[in-house]
Amino acid sequence: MNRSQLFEQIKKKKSYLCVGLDTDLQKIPKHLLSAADPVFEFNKQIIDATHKYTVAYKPNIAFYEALGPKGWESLQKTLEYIPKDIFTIADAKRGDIGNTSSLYARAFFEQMNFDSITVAPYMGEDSVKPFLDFKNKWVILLAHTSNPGSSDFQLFESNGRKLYEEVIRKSQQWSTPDQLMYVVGATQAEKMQSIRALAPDHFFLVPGIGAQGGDLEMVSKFGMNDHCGLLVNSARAIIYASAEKDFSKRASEEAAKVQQSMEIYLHAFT
Ligand SMILES: O=c1ccn([C@@H]2O[C@H](COP(=O)(O)O)[C@@H](O)[C@H]2O)c(=O)[nH]1
Repeated sequence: MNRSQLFEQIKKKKSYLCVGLDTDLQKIPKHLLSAADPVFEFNKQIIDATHKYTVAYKPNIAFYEALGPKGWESLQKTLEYIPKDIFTIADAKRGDIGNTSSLYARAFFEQMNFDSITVAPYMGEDSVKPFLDFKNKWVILLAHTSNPGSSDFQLFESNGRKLYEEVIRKSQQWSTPDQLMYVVGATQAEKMQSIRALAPDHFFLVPGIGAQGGDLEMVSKFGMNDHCGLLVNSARAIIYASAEKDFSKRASEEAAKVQQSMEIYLHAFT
């Protein structure tokens, strides 16, 4: 999916919600555990319940690889079940020396056909480039993350620039806003305006609303650009809204609530 197709979906659905499919066998409703593939069964019902409010799904790969081969199978089935007009993100946070990165890229773009993957910038250009060699796919580079430890290294300052600012500045030499996005945590909302100034045209993947307490209004007010430019992720607050038989209905209600707020913030486009 290219940038204008993504923006069209945002306008059509009046939403820039990305639902995180962080499916944990310890948290899903007990009655699903007897299914042949409980992870897929849960994801299927969550997708059915939320897809009309959602422009992207982001399975965090850790939840699947922790289950071994069966987890990879559940992930593949989930990916195939996601409607084709919805953007898919492999939240894998990969990145290694070039020839290894190119195999990560093949795994997620060829074997699994994700639209995008999250990549750690720490090893530099040659670790990111192999992902960018896939022309119709996206790289989502970690810039300023949502977790408390994001201040340990990302705020390190040299030559008047913080490390995350340098990641955004330097990486713009490697690709364009048609193929590169940045992860900016919703918990960094007070910096959203200055981060947007560094990358006016790029999409930001913004995790951290819901369970992590990030502020959707602030993110939207200071993060939006002229083609929305935001994919705001929520996982636990939506998919685990209930652990009972009504889980998909409750997930649908939570996704609808977020979408309704987004519709207001998107008023300039609709
Ligand atoms: O900075 C980051 C980068 C990635 N994540 C991931 O997003 C989801 C958030 O889940 P919630 O349940 O909505 O908190 C999860 O997969 C994280 O690994 C992030 O939170 N922050």
